[in-house]
Amino acid sequence: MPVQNVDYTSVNAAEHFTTSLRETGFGVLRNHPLDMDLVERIYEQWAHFFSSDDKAQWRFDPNTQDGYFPPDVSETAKGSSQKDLKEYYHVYPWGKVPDALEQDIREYYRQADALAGELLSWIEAHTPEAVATQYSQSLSSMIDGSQQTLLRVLYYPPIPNDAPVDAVRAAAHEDINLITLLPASNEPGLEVKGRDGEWLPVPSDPGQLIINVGDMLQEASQGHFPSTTHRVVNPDGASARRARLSLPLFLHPKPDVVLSERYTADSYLKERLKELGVI
Ligand SMILES: O=C(O)CCC(=O)C(=O)O
Ligand SMILES: [Fe+2]
Repeated sequence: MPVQNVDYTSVNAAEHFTTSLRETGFGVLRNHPLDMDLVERIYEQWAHFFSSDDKAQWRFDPNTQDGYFPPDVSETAKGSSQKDLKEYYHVYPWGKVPDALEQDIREYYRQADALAGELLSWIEAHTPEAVATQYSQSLSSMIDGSQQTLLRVLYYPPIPNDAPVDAVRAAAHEDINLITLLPASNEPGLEVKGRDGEWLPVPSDPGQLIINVGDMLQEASQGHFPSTTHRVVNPDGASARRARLSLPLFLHPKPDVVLSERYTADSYLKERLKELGVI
């Protein structure tokens, strides 16, 4: 089954959306309530931020992980030998944000976090009973009031001339968190790995919202919902000279939330961040 494009307002939306997550790890929503003019404005504002020298003053704090991550410290995906061709800014509810950018980014955070709570209730309602009884608490309550949910403003610069041949915008990886909400980017490039191992572009017209399953939901659902490998490929031709922005919201449970017999949200996150080399 390909990634399903679901009308958020349709009567069967919750069921179709959850089936898509179960079968592909991804789902796409149209007619959702997020303000996409706000997202456009955020892309414009942050393109300026990433193009200015001020960004160096907002460098991330290694203990708290909020702030600006320059290209030379950005992630190396698990199993990859090259750093991704990206830089980014981590926004947390309690974290630092430049004054001029604060209002819009916090408003987007609020909207997307609220929608995520609803989508987690959809997922829970369509989880088979045998799996759902294993959830330690309702999925939406896992993130309710969480201070760990991370909004990442990603900036992929035009492909540098001296980029290593095997470096890509985002090497193949899985997300660590419960689910990720990702509004359509200003440029294509996102691909998802299908069950047969082939790479498929994620269909994403302007205004649509992409949702994917992360490792924590896979863990909590004992594999019922697959955390699917995805990547962002380098463009050819004229688009290689354009920057790409994206705005994933990574939904993280409160630290004490029990994911499974093996892990709490906190122990799981620490293990993964160590693998990524960022703590
Ligand atoms: O930029 C994108 O479209 C996806 C980014 C992503 O997968 C990530 O940051 O985990
Ligand atoms: Fe990702």
